[in-house]
Amino acid sequence: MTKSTTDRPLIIALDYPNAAAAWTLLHQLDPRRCRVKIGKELFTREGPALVKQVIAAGFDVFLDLKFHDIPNTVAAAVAAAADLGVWMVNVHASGGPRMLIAARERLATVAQPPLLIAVTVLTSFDQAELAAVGCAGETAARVLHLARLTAAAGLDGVVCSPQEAALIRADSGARLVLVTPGVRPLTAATDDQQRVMTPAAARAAGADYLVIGRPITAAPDPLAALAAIESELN
Ligand SMILES: O=C(O)c1cc(=O)[nH]c(=O)n1[C@@H]1O[C@H](COP(=O)(O)O)[C@@H](O)[C@H]1O
Repeated sequence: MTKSTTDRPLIIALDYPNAAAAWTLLHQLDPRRCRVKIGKELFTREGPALVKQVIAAGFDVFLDLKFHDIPNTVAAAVAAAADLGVWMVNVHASGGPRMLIAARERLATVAQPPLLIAVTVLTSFDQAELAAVGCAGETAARVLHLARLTAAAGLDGVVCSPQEAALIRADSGARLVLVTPGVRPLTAATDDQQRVMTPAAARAAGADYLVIGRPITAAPDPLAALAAIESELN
């Protein structure tokens, strides 16, 4: 196993219903200590204006819209994300090689491309749900297959569960950036996540970035919850 030494490994998921709620937390965060993620709910409510404002406040923004469509559409969408100035953007690896390559090639034409990351198997999936959507075989094997597809298409990294981080690291070395949601301190509820690990275990398994939402955002004292996670990692 390779323990990653990425600086600022924490990405806080701003899964809030509106900008005001997100800013309540953002005003208390130090962009030198963490990065943030804007996903479907907040983006759909507040749009690109909020993304630009959060970047202007000094934060690296992971725009998590998990694009999955025909190659031309996804290539145009990641280019639009790049125009916003985001630090990271994601697509679904199951969109296939042509979609992945089209996205990567389009970003190669922009001045400051974000990291382009592909989601393997959502961390909310367990073996039974994967079978329900017609994917036979072990979850880890499918994650590894999609990680290899992503690497072959020349993307920067993958989103996976921390439970698969060591497997992908062993297979791809330092080639892929590993972004892991499904991170839960021992005392936190797992919510709808199925394939989880603690922050320290995720880092020890080789995760570069830990995406953490509700263990911080739904905590009675979000800053105390963040500080506890930081101290677990240091
Ligand atoms: O791409 C993602 O960020 C993502 C992929 C995945 O497989 N699982 C997953 O939970 N996520 C996102 O990571 C965040 C996890 O949030 P919490 O479960 O609250 O920590 C959510 O914003 C999800 O949309």
